[in-house]
Amino acid sequence: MNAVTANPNDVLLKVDHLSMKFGGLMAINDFSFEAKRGDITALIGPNGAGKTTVFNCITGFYKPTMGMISLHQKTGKEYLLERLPDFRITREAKVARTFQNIRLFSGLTVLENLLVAQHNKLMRASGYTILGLLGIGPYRSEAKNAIELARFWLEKADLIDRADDPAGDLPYGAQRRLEIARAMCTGPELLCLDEPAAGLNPRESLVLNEFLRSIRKDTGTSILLIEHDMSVVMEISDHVIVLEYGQKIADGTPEEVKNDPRVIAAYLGVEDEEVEEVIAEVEHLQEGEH
Ligand SMILES: Nc1ncnc2c1ncn2[C@@H]1O[C@H](COP(=O)(O)OP(=O)(O)OP(=O)(O)O)[C@@H](O)[C@H]1O
Repeated sequence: MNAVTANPNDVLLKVDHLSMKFGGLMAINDFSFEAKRGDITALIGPNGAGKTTVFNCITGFYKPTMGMISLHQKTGKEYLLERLPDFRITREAKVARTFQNIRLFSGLTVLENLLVAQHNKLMRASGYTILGLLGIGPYRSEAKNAIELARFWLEKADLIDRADDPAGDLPYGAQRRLEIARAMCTGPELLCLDEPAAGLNPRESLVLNEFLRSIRKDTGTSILLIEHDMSVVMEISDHVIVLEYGQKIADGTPEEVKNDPRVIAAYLGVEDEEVEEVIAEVEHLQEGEH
């Protein structure tokens, strides 16, 4: 197993000996990994391996049974996420997420969905008063900034032409990009995406890949994603971690992980003693392709 050890200054997220128990089920068992600042890190593994549970611990939906999750912001501030309520993880630690099932306001327009994401910022600018909302004080300029930011992300997500359409009318792939754009409007340091390519056709997957690459390149935002679509994982990730039955079985570059016998065995669901056989078969098939 190739552990990725980064310079401590480059580490954005550190998950240390994380365990999560549901009754008698150990869904996550002593799991540790690091995600580097500016990287796209993928968390993969067979169904039920514990990926979403890890996400839920990072984003505060679950409180882990054991372990530490620390987030180190660019400013040098450090947050222990397992101790924070979810709203503070979003607001202060600056972790944004999307879900396996799309959660947009489908009756609101595409633009409105991005403005709702900036609601907290706008309310603070209003001073929580009617006069503030009517444009006395910083609210007006903040509202203008919010629209500009929304337009910026609509352009990047290739949705600007649909700005005034109800979000529910968008094709599925476009709804996925809108969710990501909405998360980006909160200015996250870490963007957590739970199966962003689920249900996308190959063309939509390519557009998604481009969008995620441009987020990393243009904003430096770090991305942690759970994904089953290997064409997305292998194409865009800098670092891949593989979970099986709540435990880490591989950690490395996409290339390293792809050729790791334990990963091949986990995905094919074979017993340990059959792993060598599987690898020989995979190698044979690869030779045949060349
Ligand atoms: N709230 C919960 N209560 C009880 N068991 C749970 C809960 N959440 C998850 N589990 C169990 O924990 C294990 C890991 O589930 P999890 O959803 O994290 O896996 P996953 O890797 O995300 O799976 P998939 O790829 O199918 O989404 C499963 O056995 C699941 O049934």
